[in-house]
Amino acid sequence: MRILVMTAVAPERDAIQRGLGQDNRFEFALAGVGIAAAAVHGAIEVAKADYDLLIIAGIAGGFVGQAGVGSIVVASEIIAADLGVELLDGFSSLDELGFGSTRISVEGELAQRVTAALQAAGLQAQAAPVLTVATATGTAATAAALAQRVPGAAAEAMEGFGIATAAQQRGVPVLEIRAISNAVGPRDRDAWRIGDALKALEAAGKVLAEVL
Ligand SMILES: O=C(O)c1cccc(C(=O)CC[C@H]2O[C@@H](n3cnc4c(=O)[nH]cnc43)[C@H](O)[C@@H]2O)c1
Repeated sequence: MRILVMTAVAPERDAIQRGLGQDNRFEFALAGVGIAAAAVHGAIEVAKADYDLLIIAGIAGGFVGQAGVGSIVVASEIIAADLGVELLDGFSSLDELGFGSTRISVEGELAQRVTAALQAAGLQAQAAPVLTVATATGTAATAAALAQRVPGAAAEAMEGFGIATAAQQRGVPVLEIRAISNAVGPRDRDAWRIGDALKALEAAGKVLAEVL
C-alpha cells in the first residue's frame, strides 16, 4: 500500500511523521498554506505515483462546543464552506448556484475505523465535517454563520478541499485528520496551542500506522 501524507507546513509533517515512524508505506509532501497552493501541490503530488490513499493532516481551528483544543477531528466530509456568493441576506454555495460541488466525500468506513481506533487509544477523537476556508475565521459572527451553514461542523482549516479536489480527479481516496490548536472565533493568536495540537497529531500518527 502506498499512502501520501500532505500537510500545509513542515512542523505538521514532522509531527505526523514522528507518529507514523519508520514505515515505508508512507510518503510525505507539503501543500503550502491555503486552498490554491494546496490544490496545485496536491495535483503535482498525486500525478507522481499511483497512491492508494491520500491523508491530509495538520492543525485546525475547532468549533466551540464541538471540538476542543488538543482533540482530533477525522473528516466525515470535506466542505469548502466559503465557496459561493454572499447575498444581502445570507450565502449561496457553488452547489446552489449550479456550478459544481463544495463537498468531497472521504473513505467513510475508513474514517470511522480510524476514529474508533483513536478513541480506543485514549485520544479525544470524533468524525465530523471539516471545513476548508479561504479566510481563517476571526470573529464570533463568522464562526456562527459557518456553524449554521454546515450543522455539525467540528473544525476549519485551509487546505483540505484543495488537496482533496486534486485527489478526486485522480481517483485517489482521501482522509483528513486535524488536531485542534485553537477555537474558531475571535482571533487571538496568543491563545493558539500549536504544541499541544502537534503532540496530538503525533499521537494520531502512531494509531494510524497500526490501523491502516
Ligand atoms: O508557528 C508554528 O510553529 C506553526 C506550526 C505548525 C503550524 C502552523 C500554522 O500556522 C499552520 C497554519 C494552518 O493551520 C490551519 N489552521 C489552524 N487553525 C486554523 C483556524 O482557526 N482557521 C483556519 N485554519 C486554521 C490551517 O490549515 C493553516 O494552514 C504554525
